[in-house]
Amino acid sequence: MSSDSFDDLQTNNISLVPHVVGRSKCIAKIAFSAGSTILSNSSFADVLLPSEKSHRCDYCHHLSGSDSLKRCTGCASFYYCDPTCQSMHWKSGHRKICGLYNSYTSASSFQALEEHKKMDALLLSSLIAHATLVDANERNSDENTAFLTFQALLPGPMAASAPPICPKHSFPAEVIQELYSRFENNNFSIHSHFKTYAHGIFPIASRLFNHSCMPNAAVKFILQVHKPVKLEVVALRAISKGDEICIPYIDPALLQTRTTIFDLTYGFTCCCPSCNVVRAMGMIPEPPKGQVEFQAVCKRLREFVGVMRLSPFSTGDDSLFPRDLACVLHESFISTLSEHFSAASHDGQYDVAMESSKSLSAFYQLIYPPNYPQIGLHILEKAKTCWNHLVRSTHTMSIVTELERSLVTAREVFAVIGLEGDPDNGPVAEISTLSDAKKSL
Ligand SMILES: C[S@@+](CC[C@H](N)C(=O)[O-])C[C@H]1O[C@@H](n2cnc3c(N)ncnc32)[C@H](O)[C@@H]1O
Repeated sequence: MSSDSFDDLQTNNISLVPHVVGRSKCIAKIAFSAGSTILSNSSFADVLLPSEKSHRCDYCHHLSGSDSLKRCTGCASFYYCDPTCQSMHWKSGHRKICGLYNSYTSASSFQALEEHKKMDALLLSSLIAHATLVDANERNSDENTAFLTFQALLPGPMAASAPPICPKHSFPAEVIQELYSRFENNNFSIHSHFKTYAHGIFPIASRLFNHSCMPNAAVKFILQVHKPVKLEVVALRAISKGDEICIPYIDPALLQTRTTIFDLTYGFTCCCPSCNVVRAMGMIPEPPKGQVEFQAVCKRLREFVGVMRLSPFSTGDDSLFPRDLACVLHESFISTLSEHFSAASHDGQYDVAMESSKSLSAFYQLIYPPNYPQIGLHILEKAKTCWNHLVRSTHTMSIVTELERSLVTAREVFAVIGLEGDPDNGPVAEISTLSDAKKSL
């Protein structure tokens, strides 16, 4: 029942070629400049996190007050901007779910599931509801390609059994199980302003892009009223013709646990330059517990990153990474540093927060590729700390300069990845607000 044609996935700009262990990889057929959109792919099926339900339209994900969204008159459990979104959702599968949804979600078989498994169950239900429309010959050819591509994806290494699903369907149980076996290692967290609000299935993107912890591309999501959410793959830096295009499957900052996640959830061993360096470090020592010693490590990290020309995590050359900094790769280092930063910002100790912030920036510069969104998000936090420092505490030219520099750098990062998700209150809007406020200093 599945088909896997490379030809369907070829475009003028990218192609699939065999990969030694990961079946295939996506190669650039042309040069891409930083910020170029490499692929744009509409969602095949998606489901909002429970916390977002009734705040977003279930079809286009537009964020709205529950007062302004209209409830489905059938199940009263789905919310829409207006009749257009309701009708589109109905046609894309809700009609297969609507009448059964409330008894399905209140059944003990559903209620007994863990939260993440409930999300899987709802997403699998949405996938099957959409897919059953093929029988009625109602799916267009793009959707047909997307569904066939999903069936031809590599299964994950774990054989968890499929949860109960909502719609009535004619798929044999083994097909449902096969579809579910693609969930863990192929589905996407959908985010707005880089914060997850839904899960979704984007088969073509799944089929094309392998993972790297030092990726040259990243995923963002575009929301448009009356349309399903769109996934875009954006070049984070210039990509040459012939280069493999990779995205991050998980946050590369999970320096220690990521190997286990790749192994258990995705079934591969990552051989990216960043993993080569981490592996070469062997057993990662814990960072020192004492304040003075911890601060000394932070200072040493800032000095190293300040003079490094290219991160060893980009080149994979572990000989360039000082062994006495190995403890910064311990996951407790970044969590401790983030806690220091948040606590100091919260307590109004802005000079202390600024120091932690500079160390965090150095860490991100080391482990993330240039223009990675988390770098921009942190630099924006740093700019906010500078602002608070200026208006509530000390007003010095050096802080004004740091604020200006942070705003310029954050703007540069988001100029590459571009806007994502909800139109309001995102990082780019916050940068503009701070830039305007700065003029009043
Ligand atoms: C989303 S799919 C990517 C497309 C996949 N290459 C294919 O041919 O269908 C994820 C699967 O691809 C393989 N994969 C992804 N990144 C890899 C990497 N860096 N090294 C080896 N295998 C990888 C793993 O089998 C993983 O479970």
